[in-house]
Amino acid sequence: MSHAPLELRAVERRYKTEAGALEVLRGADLTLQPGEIVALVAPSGTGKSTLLHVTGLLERPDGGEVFIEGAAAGTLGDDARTAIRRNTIGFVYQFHHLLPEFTAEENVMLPQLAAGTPRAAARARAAEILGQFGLAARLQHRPGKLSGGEQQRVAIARALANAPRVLLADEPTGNLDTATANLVFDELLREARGRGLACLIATHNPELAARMDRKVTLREGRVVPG
Ligand SMILES: Nc1ncnc2c1ncn2[C@@H]1O[C@H](COP(=O)(O)OP(=O)(O)OP(=O)(O)O)[C@@H](O)[C@H]1O
Repeated sequence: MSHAPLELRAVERRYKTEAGALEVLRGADLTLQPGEIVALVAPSGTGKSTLLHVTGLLERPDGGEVFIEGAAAGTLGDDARTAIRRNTIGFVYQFHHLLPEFTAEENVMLPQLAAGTPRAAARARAAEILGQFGLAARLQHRPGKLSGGEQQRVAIARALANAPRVLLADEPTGNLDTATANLVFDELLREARGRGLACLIATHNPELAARMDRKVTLREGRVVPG
């Protein structure tokens, strides 16, 4: 039996604050099927980033579990979570977070090198993915020499570099003007669908959300249909 690429079961996450514990996730359940693209649309401060960070194995849940392709992953130790994250999860942030001293090509090579891919293969794959985003002529440019849309395309290419099964994104086009955001989002959806990736994409933009397969929101720390 094949497993869902991503499943959250009864995930809890709380933060200590001066006013006491802040219960952000209170039993969040969510299952993404292969190729399913889900919009996470919820008011500011309700826990979208927290949910993405726990789902992306960046933070450990305080209760419940995150399963990646059927295997319990969220509550493993830091090194094990890092290894799973590197090989199975791609993450795109609102701001590109590219390394400024490296070229576009090198930025897409880096996660592959970290995962043990030989340099020549990593370079070839970086060029291939960047080409899919129309950046074949920009491989040797540093981020500072790229437009905002190009920077974000490189960031998406980097997220796809290790052929993840799950793509997580936090307002991936939120820093772009409307026209550029639409173009970049089209390419993101096209590449995600082409690869059959399960995606969870947080956005405040209802038009972008409407183009995904379904919408969820957060209510009192739980994931509910949006
Ligand atoms: N490390 C932390 N320590 C303490 N509180 C935190 C921490 N991270 C987040 N919070 C709090 O948890 C709540 C949820 O934050 P989170 O960033 O997940 O919300 P969000 O829905 O992503 O918001 P936004 O849309 O504004 O980015 C907020 O009240 C926030 O202040």
